[in-house]
Amino acid sequence: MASTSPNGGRPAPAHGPAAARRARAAAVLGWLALWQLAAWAVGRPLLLSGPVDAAASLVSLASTGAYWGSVGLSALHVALGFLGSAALGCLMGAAASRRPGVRVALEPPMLALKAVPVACLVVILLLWVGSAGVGMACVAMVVLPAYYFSALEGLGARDRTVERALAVMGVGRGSRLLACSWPGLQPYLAATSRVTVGMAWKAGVAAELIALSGTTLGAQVYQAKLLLDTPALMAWTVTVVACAAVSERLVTALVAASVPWARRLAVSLAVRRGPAAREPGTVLWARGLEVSHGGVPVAAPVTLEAAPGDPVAVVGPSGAGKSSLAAAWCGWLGPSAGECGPDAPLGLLTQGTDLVDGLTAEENVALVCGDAAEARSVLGRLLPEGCLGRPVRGLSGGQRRRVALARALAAPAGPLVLDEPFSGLDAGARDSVAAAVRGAARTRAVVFLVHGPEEAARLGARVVPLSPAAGA
Ligand SMILES: Nc1ncnc2c1ncn2[C@@H]1O[C@H](COP(=O)(O)OP(=O)(O)OP(=O)(O)O)[C@@H](O)[C@H]1O
Repeated sequence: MASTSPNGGRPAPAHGPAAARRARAAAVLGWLALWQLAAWAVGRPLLLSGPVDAAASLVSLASTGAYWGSVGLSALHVALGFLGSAALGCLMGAAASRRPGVRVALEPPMLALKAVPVACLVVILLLWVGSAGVGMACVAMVVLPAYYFSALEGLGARDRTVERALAVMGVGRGSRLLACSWPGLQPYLAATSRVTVGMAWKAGVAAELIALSGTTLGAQVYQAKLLLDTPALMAWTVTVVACAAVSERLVTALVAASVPWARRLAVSLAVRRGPAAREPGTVLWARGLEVSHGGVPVAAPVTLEAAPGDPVAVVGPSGAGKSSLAAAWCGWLGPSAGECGPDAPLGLLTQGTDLVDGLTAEENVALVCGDAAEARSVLGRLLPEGCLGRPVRGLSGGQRRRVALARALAAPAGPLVLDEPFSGLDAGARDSVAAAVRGAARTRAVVFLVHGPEEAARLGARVVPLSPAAGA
């Protein structure tokens, strides 16, 4: 008889979120049981009160307004110190990653802050800001270097491929930051937050305790110690741990949620700003242009001029140096001889598909062209309607490539540099791509980089062969 269970009668997997929750709850119960056994074994509640006594004390404390007042005041100190300092640390890390001088100047104080003991920090801060502000100031000092180093490392290690393609196409720094830098930084900030939130609570409450500031959690812990009220001491400690756990969840959820939000904001900003006016008649040119890797020229010098209505195809076999020439037009690879231009934004298709993964096809194009209707119209000529609203990470390689081509065609820049526009496409897609780029080449300067003359002919472009470098 056929099984009616959703998984066809197979036993439910022993892992998964529900099983993980059960395992976590069992671990907590196990440790609580161990704590209670230890308390019974010690037999002196003054030295070690068990979880049952601590829970009873916690229930009685939590029924008072003073308890919630202390929790609220300490939470305010930690939140203000943490958020202000985390934001400042990120900004300082960003400045240091852009300017080596800033990095050198900031290194000594950041290393000192990282290593200074909390007790010494509290005593110094007590002198500077008084007992009321010491918790917040101490949290800020502990959090600052963590986010500074996290931002510095994250920004240094991120993949810049998409960002630099967007920069070539004229996308502003703010939109690039929101669409690319922030998502690239997110894993670093998430890991830092997981460690730092707990540290912030520890440092903040320790500072309040030493400074005896107001009716804060730290001051309450001190009071319980004075009264030798061990169950209350445990109850306040449990409160701090719970606050740290809840805050950590909140902060990591915020950091994760900020990524899609930042990407969408980048698109909204681009659309609100609207499309930039296209410079008519700009030509793409190269005069004796030679590019080299490690001092070795990749091809013979190239001289060409592509004007609107007169597209040029640079033709050469694999490894001839076509992508290196494209990199020179983009400004990523300085010429070893000659020059090229214009020094202005370009519509660019590289060999990779440098798309913003978390955005849909339509949003990727709108981010560059600043016009949602234009984005839909250009994409509609190259892709089925159903692909337009899908995140590009869910599209096939050929579909992604056509999104990248649509983005180049929709870019407000006049000239177009298209590296292997037919790569990875089937016959039908090739026809629609050829039609779209031939249409664009009527009014814009276009350089195609292709393998063979038949591709050049299909695009209606004049052929400029790429010769090997002298002595190669
Ligand atoms: N970053 C780099 N460092 C060193 N050498 C490089 C680098 N990039 C490319 N090259 C070398 O430069 C030469 C030209 O490479 P390029 O990618 O420009 O050729 P291509 O004509 O675009 O090739 P394909 O058609 O296969 O994409 C190759 O010999 C390659 O090994």
